[in-house]
This record gives sequence, C-alpha cells and structure tokens, in this order.
Amino acid sequence: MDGNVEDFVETARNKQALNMAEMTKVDCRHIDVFYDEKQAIYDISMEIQDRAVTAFIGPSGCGKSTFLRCINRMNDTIESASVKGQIIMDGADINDPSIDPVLLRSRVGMVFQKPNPFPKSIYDNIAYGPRIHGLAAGKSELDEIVESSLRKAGLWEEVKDRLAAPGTSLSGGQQQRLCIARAIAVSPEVILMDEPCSALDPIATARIEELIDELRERYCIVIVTHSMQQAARVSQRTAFFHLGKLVEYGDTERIFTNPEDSRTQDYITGRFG
Ligand SMILES: Nc1ncnc2c1ncn2[C@@H]1O[C@H](COP(=O)(O)OP(=O)(O)OP(=O)(O)O)[C@@H](O)[C@H]1O
Repeated sequence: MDGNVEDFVETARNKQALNMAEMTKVDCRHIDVFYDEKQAIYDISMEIQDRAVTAFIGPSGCGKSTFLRCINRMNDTIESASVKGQIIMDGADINDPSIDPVLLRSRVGMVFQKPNPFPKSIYDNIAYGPRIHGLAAGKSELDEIVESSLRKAGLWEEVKDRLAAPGTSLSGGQQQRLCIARAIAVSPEVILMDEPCSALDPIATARIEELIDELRERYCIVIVTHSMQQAARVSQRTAFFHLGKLVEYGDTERIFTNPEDSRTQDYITGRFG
C-alpha cells in the first residue's frame, strides 16, 4: 500500500464525509405546475442534497417560489394550482395520496419572506408544533424542546427572560429567527426559505445568513433569494430558473464563476432580471 495507514484512514474518512455531504435528500422528477390552464413550471428535474444549502435564483416570476412550494405541497393550498411529477423523499413520493400533507410539512418546514409569528407568546410560538404533533411527553420535555430550538436559532440568550412576551414584540430579525426556531421545533429534515431576509436590515440579514450556515450541518436547506451576493455567501449549490424552466444547476462557485448558459451569465452579471 502506498503511504502510511494514517493517510489511508484519513482519505477514507474524507471520502465518507464527502459522500455523506452529497447524499440526495429530495429527488424532484419531471415537475410541471399549472395555475388553471397557465403553466408556471415546465418539466423540472433536480436532486437536492442533504446537509447543504441550495439557492434558487432567477428573475421575478420565473417560478422559484412555485417550485419551492412543491417540496412541502404548499401548492395544495392554492385552489387553481395543480402539480404533476414525482418528488421522492426517503424513498416515497410526497404527492402520493397516502402522505398526510400536515405531517409532511413538519418534516419539510417553511420560513416565509415576512416573519409571521403566531399571535401568541414566544414560548407558545415554539411549543405549538410539538404539542399538536405530540412530540413532548410533558411540560419539562416541552420546555427542553423550546429551549433547544431557540438555541439552535441563535435566539435563546435574547429571549430567555421574556418567554411569556408576545412573539410580535420582537424585532423583525428576531421574529424571523423565532420563525426558524418554530420550524426547527418539530425536528424537520428539510427547511425551505422563501426570501427570508427581504424584510430585514443588513445586520439582521447577516445574522440569519450565519444561522443558515450553522443549520446546514443538520438539515437540507433550500433558499429562494433575489440577492446574488446572498446566494454566493450561503449556498453550496445554485439553481438558475428562467420562464418556468431550470436552466442551470450546479456548485455555487462554478455557477458564479463559470456558468455554462448565456442566460445564467446575463442574470448573474445584472444584464437582465
Ligand atoms: N397563486 C397564483 N395564481 C396564479 N398564478 C400564479 C400564482 N402564484 C404564482 N403565479 C404565477 O406563476 C408564475 C411564477 O410565479 P412565482 O411566484 O413562482 O415566481 P418567482 O420566481 O418566485 O417570482 P418572484 O421572484 O417575483 O417572487 C408567475 O407567472 C406568477 O404570476
């Protein structure tokens, strides 16, 4: 064998780490979405990796949010919307009639553009999901879930002495971290974020971006963003959408430095969009 045993073991560990990091979490196959007769998404297939951040970019109206909503069946809530194709998660198609969309949405959490805390206390915002899904056996377990979710969202130190205060009494950036903590509280596997920083100032945005970077070690994260800088800062993979089609998808660094398609190049250099 070339080299020493330590080198060999180290290489094997690195390979394993790489394989782990590159595992597919969500496999989207031939997705079409229609709003009544109008088609908004055309035959999109893509594999989204686990323990990584995938950014969806593209000009306004290209279908980023529509496609994102397919991943937790939020389009079911829009009467005119219909989705075709398969989305395989852990071996099962999430669109199969046997899948309960409410349970699915606890596995695939969502954070929206505008922070939307419930009109409840900070504590109850987090405790709500675990309560309805029966995730805590009693009060002390619920307290633990609330604390650990707030810690993971980087909010615990700021709110631990005011858990009974309304969620809406927090600043915009804190409210968005509260919504992230609420998503985390039901132990999701995937977190979808639809322009989560668009209502925040640069400091609150930086805090959320740091948080996304920490969370990617545990979750599969998909973020829709209009900010090229944000996509480049937080994601490992980037998908460029145009007119309802997936034009290009790959490692963020390559997409931003050496895109294959002229439409991607034009968009990232600000020539359109
Ligand atoms: N509820 C809806 N009913 C009918 N059409 C819709 C609905 N939501 C989106 N659309 C249409 O589907 C297309 C894709 O919209 P979508 O919001 O997914 O794009 P987007 O890339 O996320 O845009 P933006 O960056 O502006 O948020 C657009 O033509 C839009 O008008």
